[in-house]
Amino acid sequence: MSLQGEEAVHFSVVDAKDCKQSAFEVGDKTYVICRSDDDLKTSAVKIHDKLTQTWLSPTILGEQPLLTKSQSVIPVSDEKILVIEKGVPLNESIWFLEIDTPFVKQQRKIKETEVVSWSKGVIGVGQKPVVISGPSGVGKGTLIAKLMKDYPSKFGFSVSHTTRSPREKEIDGVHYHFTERIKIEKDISEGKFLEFAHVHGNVYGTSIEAVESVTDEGKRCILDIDVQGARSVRASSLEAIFIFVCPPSFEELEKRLRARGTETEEQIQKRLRNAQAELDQSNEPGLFHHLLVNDDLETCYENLKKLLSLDDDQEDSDDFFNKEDKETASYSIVSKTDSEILLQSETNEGKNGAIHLLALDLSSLSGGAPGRTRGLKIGSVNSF
Ligand SMILES: Nc1nc2c(ncn2[C@@H]2O[C@H](COP(=O)(O)OP(=O)(O)O)[C@@H](O)[C@H]2O)c(=O)[nH]1
Ligand SMILES: Nc1ncnc2c1ncn2[C@@H]1O[C@H](COP(=O)(O)OP(=O)(O)O)[C@@H](O)[C@H]1O
Repeated sequence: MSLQGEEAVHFSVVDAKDCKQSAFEVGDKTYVICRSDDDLKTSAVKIHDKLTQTWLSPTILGEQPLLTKSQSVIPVSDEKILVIEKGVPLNESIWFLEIDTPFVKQQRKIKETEVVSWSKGVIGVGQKPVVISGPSGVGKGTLIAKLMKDYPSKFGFSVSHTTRSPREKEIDGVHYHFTERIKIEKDISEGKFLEFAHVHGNVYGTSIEAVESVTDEGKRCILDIDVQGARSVRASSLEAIFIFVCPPSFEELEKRLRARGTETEEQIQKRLRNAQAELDQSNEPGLFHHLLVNDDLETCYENLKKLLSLDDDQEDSDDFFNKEDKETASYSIVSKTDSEILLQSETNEGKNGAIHLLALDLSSLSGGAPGRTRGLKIGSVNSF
């Protein structure tokens, strides 16, 4: 079989005194992933700039791979490097080290230092998350609760973090992760949040983990966030459906807020002031895909269900991992074309001693740090 396209980069796994490392070059820089022998789980990334002949220790963002004894590495573009960890199930083994993606560029600006970020590769695309916004008291929580009750295996709720105090019936970790301002601000600065906003005097935010843990379970993620949050998600790498829920009238909104009985008069006044600003933004071009009026609850719920099933998202049809065993595997990168990487199994067990080749199709990647890189397609090439 002939190998097409670029040659695979020859990286080396060097047994240095106290670390193993893989080195690879992109442009004028050499990136070195270094692991300590004492603590395999800890990775460090060092960057050597050939022009200035200096070594940099970048800030490493994102969930880090469970580093194993060795890995196979190849740059897939100027923006990211594919890392295949060996000795773990294949679906745990695919990672991207982002070195110059839009997220990394943005974080580099914010932090005024060199930044790289890990992003886990996920087979298939999953279904787009659903962002639901609307003024306080319009009925977002009521609609979402109905959806979750009727379709518990289809939808999962993104549990936000907030600095506001829990209401009487709210459970920590279920309705919100109730947290301290200092803690959430630290996590935000470490890049752990997809978005955050100051709403009604408190900080609210969606952690990357809140969304990804739902998607990893194979469920469609529902986010209940304010308009500022929706705007941030719109600008992020997360592709979602954006729905704004409107009240039939301002008077009815006020009535519902008061009838709920969870806020003081001062808090109600603040929420009503913010409601007007949120309603004003709901028609902004390019922000929300759908507006739903919540007049009669059942009618609104039926319309919401219609919207979600009318959405032309495809179910994740890639059932490769249902066919393949999920046992530990060690794959090496053997070649790369513009959109495809060939992987060769180093462990022949279970495959009748044959060399097993897999094609990893990178042509429709989506997302990426600070979440997961989705859209990987994988299939057997042949065994010989
Ligand atoms: N940006 C953002 N807004 C959130 C988040 N979680 C909740 N919110 C919004 O914060 C606002 C206040 O929520 P909450 O205190 O539960 O009050 P409620 O809307 O009156 O039930 C609502 O508009 C929510 O949509 C989040 O993670 N990010
Ligand atoms: N269509 C509706 N008609 C009348 N009351 C409603 C309707 N939808 C929700 N409510 C009530 O309005 C109040 C606010 O709803 P909630 O779901 O808490 O709003 P949000 O999450 O948008 O702040 C609740 O007491 C809820 O039972």
